[in-house]
This record gives sequence, structure tokens and C-alpha cells, in this order.
Amino acid sequence: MEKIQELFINGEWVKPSSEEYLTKYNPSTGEIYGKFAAASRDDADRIIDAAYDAQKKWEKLTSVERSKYLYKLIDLIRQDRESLEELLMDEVGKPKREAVQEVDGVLDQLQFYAEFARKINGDVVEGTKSERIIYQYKVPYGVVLAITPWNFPAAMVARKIGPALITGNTVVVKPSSDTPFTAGWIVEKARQAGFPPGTINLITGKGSVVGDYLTSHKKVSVITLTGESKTGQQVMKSSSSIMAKLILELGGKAPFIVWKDADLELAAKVLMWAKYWNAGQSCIAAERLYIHEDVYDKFLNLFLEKTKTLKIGDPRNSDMGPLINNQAVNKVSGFVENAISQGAKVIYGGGKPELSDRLSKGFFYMPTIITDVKQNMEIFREEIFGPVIGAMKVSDDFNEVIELANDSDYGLASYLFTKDLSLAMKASREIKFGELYINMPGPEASQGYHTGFRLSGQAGENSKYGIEEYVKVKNIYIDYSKDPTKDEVIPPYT
Ligand SMILES: NC(=O)C1=CN([C@@H]2O[C@H](COP(=O)(O)OP(=O)(O)OC[C@H]3O[C@@H](n4cnc5c(N)ncnc54)[C@H](OP(=O)(O)O)[C@@H]3O)[C@@H](O)[C@H]2O)C=CC1
Ligand SMILES: O=C(O)[C@H](O)CO
Repeated sequence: MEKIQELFINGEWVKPSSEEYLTKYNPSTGEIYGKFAAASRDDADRIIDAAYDAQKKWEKLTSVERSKYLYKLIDLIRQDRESLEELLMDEVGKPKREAVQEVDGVLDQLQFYAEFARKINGDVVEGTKSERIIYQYKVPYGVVLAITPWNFPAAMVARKIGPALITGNTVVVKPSSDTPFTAGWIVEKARQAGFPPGTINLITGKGSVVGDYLTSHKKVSVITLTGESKTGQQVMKSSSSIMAKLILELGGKAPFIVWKDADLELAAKVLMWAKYWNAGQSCIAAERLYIHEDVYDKFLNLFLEKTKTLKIGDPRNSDMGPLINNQAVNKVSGFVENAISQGAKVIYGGGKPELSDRLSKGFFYMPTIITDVKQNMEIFREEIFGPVIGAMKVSDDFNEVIELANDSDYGLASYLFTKDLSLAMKASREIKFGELYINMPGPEASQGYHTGFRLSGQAGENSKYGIEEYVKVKNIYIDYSKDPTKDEVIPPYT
């Protein structure tokens, strides 16, 4: 039975005014998976109005009252988690272990934010006179537009609705058109959890069609986007007319540095995660491999042998599934072909795997290792977002390696493997990336601040810093003296 998903406005599932629907394909088989509503501008107005009207009441609840809705949502997701895991395997094509891990992440994120009840406190500071005082309140902005990507479609929704709701904002979720059903699943659970109508709403439709209208809407106060850097730039342009607060989690180009004293087995194992987790479709995926000349051949062979063991295919019984769509396969193929034309060498993979039956039409791509890469090649400059990595041999000059790592338009995650504490501390200070993982895998923790330099975005998510992004500090000045204007500079002066 083909799935059909409507819009979720003011607590109800409703048809799009245009009665138009877009198609979602199953990435493992290329078959039609379902249809979802293509919202019009009228629908966008109705949805944002619902969130705007609901927010006035929502912020009047205490944070403890708001957290009770989040705890109920957590319970409902936990009770039905297997159906979300199945949906992630179908809609994204991620292997079962990773679908389970993402649902764990959803629960962890929502729990982390619900626990901020009673902990979002302002300050009382001294006034400019003994009988003056300043109250600094942390207040919600209003309507949050949460625009989410397809690669972690459940976790990215949780990472946005959690802090938005606990701080008293209401939310309009705009998911990727590659994963509309995952967002719809979470919104339906929120409906069942009894969130008041209008506190969480769902709008679907191509970002390129409805995006600018949403991001320039006068009733939107915060835009939290996780997506490509070019999308972030477009949202910055479009939202300048309303000066919305922006939280932009964008692209990555993580350097993966293996130093001469590294534990090579550990580094190779972590690289299997950093490169092939979610088929390399992660903003914190390793995208540039820098290996010290003394261990270059040994490490590369170690990683190659581990890569050869990967089973590619059905997400329910493989190590790596498909890419999200055919455009992604073409984009990744283009990176590999371009690297070859610029003189690099493919030592493994470099094309679509041979798969039979229903999977033969899926959007699969082989894990691919490329050597003889130069710093200025496209494959080291642009985000690949697939199971492909280029490798470069580096000299014994650690300063040069830090420079190579920092020489990127992106600055989100980075990785370093060394046993030398002084090198690790030097890298901690000098690497210009929001995250540095030393001798360990990611991903980022709910209590870590997920943020990036340069085109990787601005502001950030998670940690106590992430929650602060959803509140504004309002300042109330009070003078309780008998003559508030005494000794004040107030004209007329003559
Ligand atoms: N920094 C981080 O924490 C993370 C970053 N990412 C990054 O996300 C990217 C992959 O996700 P992907 O979904 O392909 O990214 P996209 O930028 O293609 O899309 C992200 C979201 O933005 C919407 N969108 C597209 N154009 C506009 C527009 N003009 N105005 C408003 N919204 C718009 C999309 O809708 P639609 O699908 O309908 O076009 C989608 O919901 C990668 O670059 C990855 O690095 C991913 C995860 C985490
Ligand atoms: O890296 C990503 O794509 C998300 O932040 C999950 O780690």
C-alpha cells in the first residue's frame, strides 16, 4: 500500500491546498516509496500562523510543564522505536545497526533537552545607582523554522525541536524531500503525546520552491538549518529581510591525520567508521586522509584490507547501504572521475557494486580509496558526501600538516591519531575546526557543542551553548528611588 503523507497544521493532518504531491523513492531498490504533500505559499502562511498563535500560550507554561510533553514524546518513541528503525532503513537505506543508533540518538537528544527544565535561568545584576536593578530574562524568540537534512532525518529533527520547545518556542519542521516520512513519524508521535495544537507543525515541499518564502516570512524568528553550505548561504540571503536568528549546521571536509606514532590498528578501525558510517553521508565524515610518510604503505594496506571486508547491499543485512538518490551517485562518481583525470589513482572501488534482483536498481556506490591526491584537487576541496576517500602522504613536519588540515573552506570535524601528547595539545590549539577527535571515533555528543568554522556554519547545536541559541536575553531596568532623575544628564542644560 503506497504511503501518502499530508501536512500537519495546528494539531491535524491536512491536505495541501494545491492537492499536489511529490514522490519519494526507496534508495535500496529505486522503487516508489510514497507520496508527500507539496505545500503552497498559502499552506506556509497557515502553518506559520498556527505556530505563531500557539507560541503565546506555549511560552506561558513553565519549563517543567513543557518538559512533561517532551518526556511523553520520549516514551511514545521508545515504545514504538522499531517502526522508526524500519523507516530509517527504508527511507535512508542505512544499515540496521545505524538505524538503531540513530533512534538511540533521538531519545538521547530529547532527554538531554527535557532535562533543561528549571535550568534556563537569567541574571539579576547591579544597577547604576544603589536603588536601581537590572533583571536579565532569557525569553523564547517565537516561531522556529527547523529545516532538516536526509542523512540523519530523525536525529536532526530531535536536535531542533528539543531545545526549541523546552525554551518556549513553537516549531515548523521542514524536512528534506528525501526523507519526509521520518519527520512525519516524529510529528505524529508528538500529536499522540498531546502537544497543544500549533506547537509542532510539519511542512513538506521542495526547499527550492517553498524555502525562500518560509525563510523570509515575517512571523519566523529563528531559522535552524542543517544542510549543505550553499543552502545555508541561500537561507542567509533570504532571511536577511526578516533578520531571523540563524543556527546553521552545514557542510564538512574532515581531515583524518595518521601520525608516525599512531596506533595503526585503532586508526584504521576508526577510519572504517569515519568513512563508511551512513555510506560516508555525514557532515563529520573523514574526507581527507593525511598519512605520515613512515607509516603510509602500512596504514593504507591495513585500511584497504578492512575496506574489502565490507558487505554492501540490503540495509537489513549489510554493513553499508545505498546513497540517498541517483543524483548522489552521479555526484560521487564525478568526484572519482575528476580525481583520476587530475592524476590520482583508484586502488579500490570506483563504481557501482554488482547487486542482483531488487537491489540492482538501488543507488549504491562502492567504498572507494584513491591515492596520489594533491591538496588542490577537487576531491580534497569539495564535500564528497559518499564512501570515497583520497589519501596524501605527509612529511615529518607537523606544522605543515596542521596547515594542510586548516586549508579548507570547511571547519566542522577533524581527526588525529598520535601517542604524542604535546602534538595532540598543539593540534587542539591550532586546528581551526569545531571538533577534533583524538584517537577516537565520533559522533558528536549531546553534551558537546556541535559547531563549525568558515562554510561549516554559524552558531551551533547541543550542550548548554546549544540551548542558549534558542533564547534572547531581555533586560529590565528598574529604579525604585524617590527621584529616578536625580543627578542625571537631562536637558535643558541652560
Ligand atoms: N553540520 C551538521 O551537523 C550537519 C550537516 N549536514 C550537511 O547537510 C548536507 C546533506 O543534507 P541535504 O539534505 O542534502 O542538504 P540540503 O542543503 O540539500 O537540504 C537541507 C534542507 O534544506 C532544504 N532546502 C533546500 N534549499 C532550500 C532553500 N533555498 N531554502 C530553505 N530550505 C532549503 C532542503 O529541502 P529539500 O530537500 O526539499 O530541498 C532540506 O530540508 C551535507 O552538506 C551535510 O554536510 C548534514 C548533517 C549534519
Ligand atoms: O554528522 C552528521 O551528519 C550529524 O551531525 C550526525 O553526526
